[in-house]
Amino acid sequence: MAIVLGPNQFGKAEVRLVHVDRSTPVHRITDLNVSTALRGDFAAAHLTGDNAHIHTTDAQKNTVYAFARDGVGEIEEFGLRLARHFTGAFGWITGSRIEIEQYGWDRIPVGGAGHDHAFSRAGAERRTTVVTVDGDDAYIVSGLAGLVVLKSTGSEFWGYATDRYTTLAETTDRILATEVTARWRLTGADHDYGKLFTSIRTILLETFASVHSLALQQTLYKMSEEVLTAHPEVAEIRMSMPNKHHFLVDLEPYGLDNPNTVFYAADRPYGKIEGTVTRDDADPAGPAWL
Ligand SMILES: O=c1[nH]c(=O)c2[nH]c(=O)[nH]c2[nH]1
Repeated sequence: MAIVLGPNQFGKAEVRLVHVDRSTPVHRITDLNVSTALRGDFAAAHLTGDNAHIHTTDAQKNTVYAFARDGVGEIEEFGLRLARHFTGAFGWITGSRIEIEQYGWDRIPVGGAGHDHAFSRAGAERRTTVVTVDGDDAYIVSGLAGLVVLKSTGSEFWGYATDRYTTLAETTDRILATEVTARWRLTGADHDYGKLFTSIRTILLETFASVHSLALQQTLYKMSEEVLTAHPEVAEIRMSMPNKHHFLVDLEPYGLDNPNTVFYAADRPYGKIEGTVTRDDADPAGPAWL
């Protein structure tokens, strides 16, 4: 029997970077959370503590800040710059993975117009990307997280399998609420990333709103299908949509009816609905999801 070192990587997690573009009096903020990871021959460090191949996580963090000096651009482009740099930095580094979350900031409205240099955080939603470079090949999975949506009607849930533990009442009119995490794998690495993000986000929202839902699973599939139909450059989309349950409160003890208006918004447990929708002729994913 032999004990062997398996896949390994190391990097700096959650480098918080804010770039202020001051090139005009109307400043622009880019607020990022960047995580790096290097792949390659790091066996000696693991097996004997020989650090000669270690490109320190501290230097990786410094590189993230240095590369932001002249602007960041779209997060996918920033990720590609970093990943390609790290992969070529030393001969034994064969690949790297850059994960970026971007937080949105809105201009504070003052006197009816957005302020030049005062902002309010746009909420919990993040734009995301994971850029993986493996030798000369680049793989990009972009997405969004923390997009909380709710519809107050247009959702039913009935016809499910039952057993002795099933107590859930069937409904033809319920609240449907979820927090969307969507990740889409792109074919190639040369896209108008900002435009693509805006378009996919709009499709996800419009489809959530307009589909008459018979199950969150059906809504998830339809949202994914619409993205794939509109965007040939998207090979595959993975969605996670927790069912944020809204339970009708029993008001009878207080002598009141409840005509589908008063709900208890439970935070846990929640239904965890996840799915992948893909083209059957999509390019192989390679290490895109690793
Ligand atoms: O849309 C739903 N899908 C389910 O799988 C499920 N399960 C459940 O209890 N409620 C719901 N709602």
